[in-house]
Formats: sequence, structure tokens, C-alpha cells
Amino acid sequence: MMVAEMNAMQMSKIAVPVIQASRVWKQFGNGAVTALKDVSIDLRENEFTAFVGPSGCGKTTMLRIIAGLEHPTRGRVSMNGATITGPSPERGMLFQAYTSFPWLTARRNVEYGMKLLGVPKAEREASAMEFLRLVRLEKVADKYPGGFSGGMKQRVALARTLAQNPSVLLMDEPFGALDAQVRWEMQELMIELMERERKTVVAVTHDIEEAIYLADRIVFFSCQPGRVKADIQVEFKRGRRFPKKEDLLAQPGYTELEQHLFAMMREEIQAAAAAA
Ligand SMILES: Nc1ncnc2c1ncn2[C@@H]1O[C@H](COP(=O)(O)OP(=O)(O)OP(=O)(O)O)[C@@H](O)[C@H]1O
Repeated sequence: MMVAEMNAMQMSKIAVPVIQASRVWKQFGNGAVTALKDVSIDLRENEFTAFVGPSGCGKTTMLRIIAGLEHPTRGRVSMNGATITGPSPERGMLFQAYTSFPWLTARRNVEYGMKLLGVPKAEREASAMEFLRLVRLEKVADKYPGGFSGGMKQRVALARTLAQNPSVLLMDEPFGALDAQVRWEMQELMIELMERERKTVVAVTHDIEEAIYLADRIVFFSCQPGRVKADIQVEFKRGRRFPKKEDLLAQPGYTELEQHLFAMMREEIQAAAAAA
């Protein structure tokens, strides 16, 4: 096979959309609120996409539609060509609120989803420990999360979601409730997981710095109604992910992208204030 052909094949494999949202509208309250207006987004395999934008511009609604927790009023969202009609273990969801069960140990929390999927006991026990090791909680595997810090609880939730082996991971402000240092540690852990697990990830975040650090691509939503204002490939990373956050900050192009995103955010906030 010729090199050029191989490259074309590899390219098409890399570019294949896992999730395709086409011309999605979402209205609430019998049309009183248009949360999304004609939004089309393709999410590609092993790509980390951040949904960014001011409050109330439809980021969470779009994420919930991809999860199958909401249905579009118009338009279609599909995964690998099949229309999404409801939640599926193929699409794991991680919320801001810690979603671990306090009455189960960390290990049982991680096993829980696998149990629902019918994974045999021995396999789920081994797998739970593997994922707890991955999020560095193996030493507290048999403790109850009630006594854990926020970061630890969120790592239990992350391990539980990953243990179900979703090909798409959807995160709604996953680190929003954590303090700055823990948030930073979680972001670096996410980079490590992306390299190891090769998932397609979408994260809603208000934090521009977090979006630039984690994402290969940033979809910026504008408000009233929610639309895609900009779809930005984070070109300056040139496909690399940075295990240490400070290494990214030193890259040429970082500051320009940050300034651009802040300027768009200001524009949107001012437009919303003028419309109010
Ligand atoms: N279940 C619902 N019923 C009525 N209106 C809703 C519902 N869910 C969302 N909305 C409205 O849809 C719009 C978009 O909300 P959404 O939560 O998707 O925005 P967001 O960008 O994620 O905001 P935030 O960043 O504050 O979470 C808002 O005006 C919101 O009030």
C-alpha cells in the first residue's frame, strides 16, 4: 500500500465523527425559551471538546441531548450513525455534584455500574481495582466516600463512569465544585486518562483556562438563543497533550487564544446585558 493511501486512511479514521448533531433546536416551555437554535456539531474519535460560553447559552442542554437525557425539538443527534433516543452505557456522564453512593465503599461504587451491565463478579472486582488505581484511590478502596474530600469523591465518580467503558465521556462542569489545587490535579489526571483510555470527551466548563488546557477543540456558544459562535481547533498544541499544566502556559499561541476567548465572553455578556 502506498504511503499516500495509508495516510488518507489514517486521516479518515482520525476524522471519523462518533457523534453527529445536525441542525438541533431545543425549546422549553412550549417555545417560550429557545435553548438551542440550529446547532450542528460533529465530535470526532479521541477528541476532547470543551463547550464554553456564558451562563444559560445551552451548553448543558446540548450535552444532555448527546447523553440522551433530553430530546431535540428539531434536528437529529446520532452516535456512529444511529439516532440517539435515550441514555446508553456507551455514553458515560460525569456531573459537577458528586454522584457516588455514600452507603457503598469506593470499590463497590466503581463496581455498581458494571453490575448493572451484567459484568461477572470476578471481572468487575478486578476492573474496579484497576480504575481505582488509575484515579489513585486504591488505598481507600474499602472506605466509604462520606469521609472523602471533594476531589476524592469526584475521582470515585470518574472511576465508576470509566469502569463502564463508555466510548464517549460527557462531563458537566466536572471540577466546578473543587478548590483550585484539587481542580488542577484533576485536570492533569484527565490528560493522563485521555492518553491512556482514548475516549471521545465533551466537557462543559465556564473556565477558559481549563478549556484551553484540556481541549483539542473549543466550541464557544453564544446566547439567546444558544448557537455555536466559534468552533476552534486548539492549533498551537499541534495535537499534543501536556501532562504538566505549566508546560502548556509557555507555548506560543496560548495567550492569544486565551485573549480571544475572553474577548468573545465579554462580547456575549455585554450583548446579554444590552438585551435585558
Ligand atoms: N428543563 C428546562 N426547562 C426550562 N428551561 C430550561 C430547562 N433547561 C434549561 N433551560 C433554559 O435553557 C437555557 C439554556 O440552559 P443551559 O443550562 O443549557 O445553559 P448553560 O449554558 O449550560 O448554562 P450554565 O452555564 O449556567 O449551566 C436557559 O435559558 C435555561 O434557563
